[in-house]
Parts: sequence; C-alpha cells; structure tokens
Amino acid sequence: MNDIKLAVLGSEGVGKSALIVRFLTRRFIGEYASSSECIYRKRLSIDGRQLNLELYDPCSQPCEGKSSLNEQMHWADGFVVVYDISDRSSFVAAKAIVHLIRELHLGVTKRDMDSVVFLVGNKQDLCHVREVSREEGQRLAAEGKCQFYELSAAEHYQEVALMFSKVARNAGLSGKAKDRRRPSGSKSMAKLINNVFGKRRKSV
Ligand SMILES: Nc1nc2c(ncn2[C@@H]2O[C@H](COP(=O)(O)OP(=O)(O)OP(=O)(O)O)[C@@H](O)[C@H]2O)c(=O)[nH]1
Repeated sequence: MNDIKLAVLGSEGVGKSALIVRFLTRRFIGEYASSSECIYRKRLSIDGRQLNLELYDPCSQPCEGKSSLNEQMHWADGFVVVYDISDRSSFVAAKAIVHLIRELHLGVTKRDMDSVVFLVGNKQDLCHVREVSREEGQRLAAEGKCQFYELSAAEHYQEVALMFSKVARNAGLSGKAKDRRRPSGSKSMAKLINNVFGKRRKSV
C-alpha cells in the first residue's frame, strides 16, 4: 500500500492546521485561514518504502461542499484526534470523536501498539493554564486504544514529525482496501501557503 490517508480531527482552534503546517514546513506560523477544508500531500520514506501521504485538514466552520464527519472517517486510514490541553471543551469533543471512531469499528489493528488512532493533546507550552491533565489524556487513549502524545505545535518540531511519521507507518502496516470517496477539498502545498496569513485571524 503506497497511499496513506490521515484525517486530522478535533474542535475549532485546537491547532490542527498548526500541526500539519509544522510537519510539512518545519515552521510554526501563528495565523491560518480556515475557511475551506484541505488535503495536503507529502512523499515520505518509511522503513525504506516510499509512501504518498495525504493529510486531511477539515474546516471547522460551515463551508461550501463540506464533507461529513462520517465521510471523513470512512476516507481515512488513520486518525489524529487533537485537543487543546488548555481547553476542556476540546477534550470533550476529542472524546466523542474517539468513541465514534471505535463505534464505527475504524482504525482497528491486531496489536494495540500499531494503533492508527492517535490522541494528541496540543499546546503543551500553555501548561500554566492547563485544563486537561496528562493522566486524563492517557486514560482516554487507553480506553479508545489510541496512542497518546502531548506536544506543542508551537515548540516541538521533532515530536510533531515523529507523531505523524508513526501514525503514517502504522496506517501503512494495517492497510486494508477502502472506499476512496474522499472529502471534497483536495488542495496542494500552494493552498497551504495561501492559507497562512489568511483571512481569519486568531490569537493565542
Ligand atoms: N500556544 C500555542 N498556540 C497554538 C499551538 N498550536 C496552534 N496554536 C494557535 O491556536 C490557534 C488555532 O490554531 P489552528 O491551527 O488554526 O487550529 P485549527 O484546529 O486548525 O482551527 P480550525 O481551522 O478553526 O478548526 C492559532 O492562533 C495558533 O497559532 C501551540 O502548540 N501552542
């Protein structure tokens, strides 16, 4: 299997785009436009194999041709479910997404250690205003058979890269044929660059 499709899910403002941009460009850029959903592509070499990675970044706001969570889930081989450690409501949303993935029997692998569902507590640099403890994150990950990471798109390039490489590797190992009906917004790196410094301004 050479094509790996990952959906990066989570509530608004948790840092989904920031994590993807960090992974693709090594840079943290504080402001993103997020008025449309996007798929970004990257070629990766993992264990000597060339993989075509597709990363789906949903649009949290209503937007034209927006795909449903159900479509996003059936499209993907692997999932990165993100919450913000300084925002409890984003953790509640992440919990619901993890449970939905499990209810749909997606991301099931023979060995838990090869899980293709990764739970990520982002914005670890904001631990002074933390609302979700590391233990709660670990508990949810154990419950949902996810791998767990706490990291900061703002501060940790290596951890972000490792996390994406690992979920891509696990998704590649567990690869099974899928209905490839994909979310609507297939975009290139140029689109990603256009999104940076886009219309919707956000502050940390
Ligand atoms: N302090 C801090 N801020 C972050 C981090 N990651 C993202 N942010 C900020 O959080 C805000 C939201 O980031 P986005 O990447 O746009 O979040 P998103 O989940 O893609 O948001 P939507 O597109 O609205 O769903 C931005 O102001 C980012 O600069 C982080 O690790 N630390």
